[in-house]
Amino acid sequence: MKLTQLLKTIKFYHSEKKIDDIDVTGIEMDSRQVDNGNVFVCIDGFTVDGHQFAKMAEQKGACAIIAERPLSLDIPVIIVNDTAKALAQISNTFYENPSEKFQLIGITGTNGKTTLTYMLDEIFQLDGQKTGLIGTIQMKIINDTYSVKNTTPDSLFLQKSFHKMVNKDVDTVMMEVSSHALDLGRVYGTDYDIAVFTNLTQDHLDYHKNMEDYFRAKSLLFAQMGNRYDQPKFAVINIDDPYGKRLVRSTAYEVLTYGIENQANVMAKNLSLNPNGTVFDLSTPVGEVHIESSLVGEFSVYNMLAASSAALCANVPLKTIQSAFSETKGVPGRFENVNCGQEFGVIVDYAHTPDSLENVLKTVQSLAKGKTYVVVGCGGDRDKGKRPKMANVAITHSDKAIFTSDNPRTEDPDQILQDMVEGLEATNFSVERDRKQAISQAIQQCQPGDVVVIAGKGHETYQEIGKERFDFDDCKVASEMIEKKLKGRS
Ligand SMILES: CC(=O)N[C@H]1[C@@H](OP(=O)(O)OP(=O)(O)OC[C@H]2O[C@@H](n3ccc(=O)[nH]c3=O)[C@H](O)[C@@H]2O)O[C@H](CO)[C@@H](O)[C@@H]1O[C@H](C)C(=O)N[C@@H](C)C(=O)N[C@H](CCC(=O)O)C(=O)O
Ligand SMILES: Nc1ncnc2c1ncn2[C@@H]1O[C@H](COP(=O)(O)OP(=O)(O)OP(=O)(O)O)[C@@H](O)[C@H]1O
Ligand SMILES: N[C@H](CCC[C@H](N)C(=O)O)C(=O)O
Ligand SMILES: [Mg+2]
Repeated sequence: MKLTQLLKTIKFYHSEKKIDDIDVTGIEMDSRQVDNGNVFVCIDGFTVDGHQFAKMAEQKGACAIIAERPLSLDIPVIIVNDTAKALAQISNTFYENPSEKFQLIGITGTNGKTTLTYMLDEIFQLDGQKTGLIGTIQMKIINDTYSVKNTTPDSLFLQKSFHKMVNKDVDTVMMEVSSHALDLGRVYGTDYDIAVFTNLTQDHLDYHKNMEDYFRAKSLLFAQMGNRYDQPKFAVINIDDPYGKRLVRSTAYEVLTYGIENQANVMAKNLSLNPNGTVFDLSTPVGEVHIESSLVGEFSVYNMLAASSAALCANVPLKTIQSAFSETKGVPGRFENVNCGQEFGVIVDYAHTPDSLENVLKTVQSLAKGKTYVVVGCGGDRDKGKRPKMANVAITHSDKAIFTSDNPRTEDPDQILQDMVEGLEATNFSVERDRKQAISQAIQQCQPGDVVVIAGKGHETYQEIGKERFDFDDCKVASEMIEKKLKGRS
């Protein structure tokens, strides 16, 4: 592709050197990956400023540089206002606007995004479609899986992956859209057919200055769903959430609301929440079906309502949705039961916000015959405001909490624990910095009928201490401790 063609969607740019007739072989944002004929885009990051690597990119054969300021190089330097936005624009152009070639569902909100992508994947597969999925746990193209660094990748990786999906004839893609991604322009120019809002509660206030700013970032998805208008675009919104109510009034697209408490287009009626699952009548604008699912808790009903709404916007028959919910396999690390034949329950769950922890613990308390224990910590280098709140939720909604380390990252684990317990009034907790020990202590205390929730890390298979990642898998550690306890008894 010619460089001038690549720049066709950017109106205001400037280059001192002539750029006609330059052929582009690819785009790079990491100088270490540059190949002959690539355009290198300088991104001023949180750790380093990509402009300082322009020279390296030139030495590695870059044909041009896109930058926010003049650089003294032999190859053309194209100056734009915002290189992150330019990266998204040229990636879209280079990969021929791939998101316009399949049905794309974007999911945003504090909790439930990963769960919803998995639910939708099951629904669309049952509908006979070829699917793609992008999110926290992995990227998937039909049956091939790929590991990911971010929940929502940078625009270059995203458009390249979409292009791969087009080449594999994928019909529908579900992706999580994080607030960071929206704020940093990672999804700029992407064409969504359906956007889903799950809920908004406290998280990521280390990055966003306050809840209003966090909401502003989330709401960007409902303001910029893309350019292709030959099909209607839908905003699927949880109307029981106060921020959802506001979003309904600020999106330009056709709205489909869902809820349990407030009148909505898609609702759960005659709801019954049981220890073995959930039963309700799914009421929709195209009819009603009876749902029986093994998923537990009211939050799971919200997720099923959101998934049903999105699937209905995509014309999936109600019968298919009903079957998908009755056969669901669940999501790794989301309310995952660890069962080694013991007489007490052990649940591994990714709850790492006050709201998700409260939902999970309330659900467990309503189902457990005996006591509820929780093992939980808070991540380092993340929103510190969550710490006392999560600790308070833990002691309020359990019989006993054991506070331990999550991923301390570059913070002092003892200081994180101190931040959690400071100001707690109740005393039904203990502190054990070593996560393995904490899990062991909780399991040792269990009597038949009790339930332990191991919260915060879900599917993660590592623990990040300092800048290093050590193998750690809550499910495996829990199984090991249960086996030990069972052996000790026999
Ligand atoms: C704070 C943040 O979002 N950081 C993201 C950002 O990294 P950064 O700004 O630190 O990048 P940097 O290291 O300063 O590099 C700047 C530029 O220099 C380039 N560079 C760097 C070194 C070099 O030798 N040569 C070179 O060209 C880099 O390629 C880059 O283009 O850009 C990277 C590439 O896109 C991201 O992977 C990285 O996410 C990090 C890993 C991260 O932890 N992000 C979190 C906060 C995040 O985004 N989370 C959300 C939500 C999660 C959820 O709730 O589910 C997510 O979507 O993942
Ligand atoms: N609809 C919901 N409302 C509140 N809590 C939920 C909901 N769905 C799931 N949860 C809780 O939130 C946790 C995280 O769920 P999930 O991974 O689906 O969310 P996410 O939005 O993808 O999170 P992240 O931003 O970390 O990627 C679950 O383990 C569960 O405890
Ligand atoms: N996507 C979230 C995941 C948090 C998971 C939790 N285990 C932690 O490390 O805090 C984040 O990066 O903030
Ligand atoms: Mg997720």
